[in-house]
Amino acid sequence: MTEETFTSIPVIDIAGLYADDKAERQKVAAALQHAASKIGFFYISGHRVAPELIGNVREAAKDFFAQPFERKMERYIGASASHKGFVPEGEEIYNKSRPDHKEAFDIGFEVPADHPLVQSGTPLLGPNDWPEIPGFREKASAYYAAVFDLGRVLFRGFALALGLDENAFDDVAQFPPSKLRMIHYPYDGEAQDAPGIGAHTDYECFTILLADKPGLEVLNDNGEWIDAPPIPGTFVVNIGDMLEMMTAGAFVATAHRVRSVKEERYSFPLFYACDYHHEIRPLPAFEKGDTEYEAVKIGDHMWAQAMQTYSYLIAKRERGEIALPEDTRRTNTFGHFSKTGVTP
Ligand SMILES: O=C(O)CCC(=O)C(=O)O
Ligand SMILES: [Fe+2]
Repeated sequence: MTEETFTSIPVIDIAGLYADDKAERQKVAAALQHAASKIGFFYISGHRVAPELIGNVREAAKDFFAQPFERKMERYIGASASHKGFVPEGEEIYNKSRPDHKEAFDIGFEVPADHPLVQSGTPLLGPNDWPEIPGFREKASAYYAAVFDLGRVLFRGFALALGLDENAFDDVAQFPPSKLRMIHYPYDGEAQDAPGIGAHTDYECFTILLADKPGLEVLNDNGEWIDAPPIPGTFVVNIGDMLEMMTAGAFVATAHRVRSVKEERYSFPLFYACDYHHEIRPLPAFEKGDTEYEAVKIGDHMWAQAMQTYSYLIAKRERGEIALPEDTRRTNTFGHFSKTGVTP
């Protein structure tokens, strides 16, 4: 007999999170709690990100990817000091035999070069090296700021959902290694077999995603892939490894992938993290007293996962220039993978 599992992804109206009345906020929190623990994925409507910002970020991405390859490579992530910039097709490897068919531009939370965290060489942190495209920086930064603010609102909702003080997470993300990725899946009439992006869980607390075409698929407990096409006016939110860790598995970092699509597709995930040195461990209410979820600094987890998936970082490890932090988890050890028997 198969367990009861989800076959569709719910839409949660989060307008109540902005209400003065705590009962309204609590109602949304209850819906978040249900979706985060049963599914790990949901759409949100009723957010306050202006449509204009969304139009602008789409424009900025189109402008960037329309450039010649050599131009894009001037911002190659492998040449950046803090793991940001252009990610060409084939750079990221989730599954050795099936490389992803996509290119990306990775933008970080802007941390000035003279900030102590950057000065001390914290991985993943630093200023962005913006492309010289008129308006790009302004459009991308405005979208980043608005969606990051939405992340702060959602994190308050999650705090309530976890039975904590609403403001429990307010101070944990001052200069986080949170990325906004602009991902471009090029038009490809041929490719039937290449994944757009291989199956994985996200490494951070949660992700806020905007996509313009279908293709995203979410793994349920029966090992079935459930479609999560875009719904106008909404974002897709999914639980990442670190919220699964905080709840010792009560919230699930659900695995997902992007199937190969003929259509050109753009997507913009913002990965909401805490500050690099913030230690994540099961919250007292969820502690089970076993070793399944061992405390980890969120930044170390993110950096270690990147080191196992980016070709340029794998090459640096092979050359002995960098090494995995101690007690690194292998990729894909969170989420439903183990339950379903599905391999990434
Ligand atoms: O493109 C998408 O819809 C999903 C992208 C994704 O899962 C990721 O970048 O982690
Ligand atoms: Fe993802």
